[in-house]
Amino acid sequence: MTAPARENRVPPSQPLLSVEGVTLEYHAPGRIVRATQNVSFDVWEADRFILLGASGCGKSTLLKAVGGFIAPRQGRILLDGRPVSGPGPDRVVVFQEFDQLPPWKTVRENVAFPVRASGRLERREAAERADHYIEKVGLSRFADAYPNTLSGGMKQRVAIARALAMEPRVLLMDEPFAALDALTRRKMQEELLALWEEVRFTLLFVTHSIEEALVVGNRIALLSPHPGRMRAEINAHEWDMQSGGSPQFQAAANRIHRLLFEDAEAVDGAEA
Ligand SMILES: Nc1ncnc2c1ncn2[C@@H]1O[C@H](COP(=O)(O)OP(=O)(O)OP(=O)(O)O)[C@@H](O)[C@H]1O
Repeated sequence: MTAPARENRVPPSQPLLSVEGVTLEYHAPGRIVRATQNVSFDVWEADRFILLGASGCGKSTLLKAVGGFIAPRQGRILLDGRPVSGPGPDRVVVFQEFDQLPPWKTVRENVAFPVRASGRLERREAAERADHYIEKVGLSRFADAYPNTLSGGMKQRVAIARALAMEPRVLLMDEPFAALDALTRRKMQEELLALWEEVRFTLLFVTHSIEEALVVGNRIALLSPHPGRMRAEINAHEWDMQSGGSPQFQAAANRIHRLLFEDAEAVDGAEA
C-alpha cells in the first residue's frame, strides 16, 4: 500500500483542491448554456466531499472542470496550489456507465493499463499494482475475466480499482452507483467507505441522492438548481451506513431538502 494512513501525513497547510468563483458555460450553436455560477469550495486531503443538487444544476460539469476537461469562464481551480490547465493522472474519474471498461481487456489489464500508459510503472510492476487494488475491491478471483462476464456492481468495482491504481491526488466520482439496484448500491457505498478507511484517498463525489450524500460524505456542498450556485456547505461526519432510518438522520435529510428546494424557492422568489 503506497497511500499512507491519515495519521502519518503531514498536516495540510492548504486545501488540496480549491474551486474559486467558478462559472462554467457550454457554447452550443446559437446559444450559451451557463452550467454553474460563481461556485467556490475547498477540498482538504482525505475529505469525502460531495456535490449535491438537482438534475441539471451543473454537478457533472463541475467535476469535468476539476478533471481539466472544461476551462472556467470565470474563476479558477487550484490543485495543490497550482492552476488546473488540463486533464492529468493526478485526477481520475469513475463514471456511472457500466461500459467505461474496454471489453477486450481482462480485469487485470483494465486496471493496469492506465498506470502503464501514464508511464508510471513497467508492465510487471503495473500488473502487481493492479492485483493489489483488485484484491482491495474483492475481485481477485476475477482478475482474468472480461468485463462482459461481470455484473454491474463488479464492473464498478473494477472501475474503482482502476482509478485507485493510479493513486490520484483526488478521485472524482460522477454518480458511480446511480445505475445499480438499491441493494447493490448500498453495498457499494459500504465498500467505498471501507476502502477509504484503508487507503484514505481524497474523494470528490457527485450525487443527487440526499441519503447517499449523507452516508458517503464528510462534507457536502449544496448547489441550487440550474445554473448551480452554492446554497450551503454542511458537515456530514456524524452519519454512516448504520445511521439510515434514525429520526436524526431523517431530520438531517429533511433539512437538506429544505435548503435545496424550499428555502431556495423563497430566495428565488425574493430575488425575482
Ligand atoms: N455538452 C453540453 N452542451 C450544452 N449544454 C450542456 C452540455 N452538457 C450539459 N449541459 C447543460 O449544462 C447544465 C448542467 O449539466 P450537468 O450535466 O453538469 O448537470 P448535473 O447536475 O450533473 O445533472 P444530472 O444530475 O442530471 O447529471 C444543464 O443545463 C445541461 O443541459
